[in-house]
Amino acid sequence: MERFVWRVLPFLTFLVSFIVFFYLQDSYRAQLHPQVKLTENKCSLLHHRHFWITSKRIVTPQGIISGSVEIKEGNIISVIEGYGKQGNSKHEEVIDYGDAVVMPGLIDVHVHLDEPGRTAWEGFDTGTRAAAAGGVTTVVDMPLNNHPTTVSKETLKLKLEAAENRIYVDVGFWGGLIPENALNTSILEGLLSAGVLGLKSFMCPSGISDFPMTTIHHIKEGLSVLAKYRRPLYVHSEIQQHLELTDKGGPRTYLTYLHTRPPSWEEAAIKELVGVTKDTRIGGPLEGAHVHIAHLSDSSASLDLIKEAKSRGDSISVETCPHYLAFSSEEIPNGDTRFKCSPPIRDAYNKGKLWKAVLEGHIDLLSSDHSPTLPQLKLLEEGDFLKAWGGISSLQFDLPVTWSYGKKHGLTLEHLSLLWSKKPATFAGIESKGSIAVGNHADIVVWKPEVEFELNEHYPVFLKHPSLSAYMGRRLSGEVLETFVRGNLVFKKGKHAPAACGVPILAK
Ligand SMILES: NC(=O)N[C@H]1NC(=O)NC1=O
Ligand SMILES: [Zn+2]
Ligand SMILES: [Zn+2]
Repeated sequence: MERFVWRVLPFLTFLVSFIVFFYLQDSYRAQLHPQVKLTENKCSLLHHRHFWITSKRIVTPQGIISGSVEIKEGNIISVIEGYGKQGNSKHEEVIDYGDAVVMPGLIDVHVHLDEPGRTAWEGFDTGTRAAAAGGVTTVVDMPLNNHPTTVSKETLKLKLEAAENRIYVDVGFWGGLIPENALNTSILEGLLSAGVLGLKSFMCPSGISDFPMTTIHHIKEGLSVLAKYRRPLYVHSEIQQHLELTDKGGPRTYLTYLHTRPPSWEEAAIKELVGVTKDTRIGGPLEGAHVHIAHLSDSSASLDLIKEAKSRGDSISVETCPHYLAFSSEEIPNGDTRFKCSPPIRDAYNKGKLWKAVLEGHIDLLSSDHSPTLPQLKLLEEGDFLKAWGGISSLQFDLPVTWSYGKKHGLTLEHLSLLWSKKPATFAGIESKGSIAVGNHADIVVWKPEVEFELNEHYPVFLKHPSLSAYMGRRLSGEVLETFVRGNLVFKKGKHAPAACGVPILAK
């Protein structure tokens, strides 16, 4: 026994001094460089809080540069030209991305996260994991499909409670404008004071019973309150028109569905809206209010009305979604309800005109209108376009889809960062995000536009219900490598950070 003790003693002494040496060294380094946190940071897959990113393609407001971005405690503190060059720092981590593109993270202002109440459709955890995996660093949540809908300060509180410790990216919230609160200023003011970034309303039935549609009368009331808060109104712009019913081949043919929602529905709604937006001009009675047209599909008369209103100085903007830019009605197979959405996807001619408007800047920004449901409500087996849930499931693929279909039309990296980051940030009033500039949050996507991939069972898909997505089975280009939210590396190579450290964005 004694002999055994004498044998292991030198080994134990060595082990203890080894541990003590590294412990002391770590605390010494932590004292010298307090920014180097040596404890594990569960919010990030990278432990450093002060580091540099270097790449040959960084998309900045001044153009694409070869250079380095310095990030400290979640913010961008310097941007310098010269690949591989850093300031005079020696101790910070440098991450070299070579010729991968470093771009501002995407801001998707139109996402239905459906929690609380319909978490089986989509939720904060699943939705924001998909966002992070797609380079989307901020989403703004819609006030409907969750139950109860977000139409008062009390229901916003339910959203905030449900989101706590469950969001991987930052999340803002739209409140709902419905007839009940439009005619009750104190409810509306309560909701706006509680921090929603603006209001959303429908000019046709929303498909959700506790989110009734608003008329132009309710919208005017809502705008007069919004003018005071200087926040926007987001409108689902379709008004039901009388239909000549003609048989286009039964409910499994896409044409049948397309004919139930013609462009005249969008045109009718936008005509009423531009009748009101004239009052939003500088000096007008609604100055400070703003109208934003959700998911424009009609690139003819409806778009012309918006262009005219803009040229007169009205405070109005418009978005379209990747599905209107990627698909055309001619190619939608019979019974494939994954493509059902409202307004509907129109023909190839319409799609070409939408692309032109995007590239010429007449369409201000892009958003996903990510709106999944339960697979059984999509009626994939039955293939009935008239009865199936309308909504596209796409959040993780905003970037590769826009890029894959857009580059054939001349879309550039600068366009992408304007349409998906800068313009959405300005529209939603999120000043600290949307571009790689000193003082901004370090919300960044690193991706490889040239890498092609097959969206099949081998791809790390984080959508809650991949079977609902019309993008599955497609070949896309643009692989997202890494995503940073306020300096936290929240996604890397198919893996998320251990903890969900996104924060709610509330207007003040
Ligand atoms: N309620 C809801 O999510 N509706 C959305 N789905 C869709 O296809 N268009 C919408 O506005
Ligand atoms: Zn809508
Ligand atoms: Zn929507």
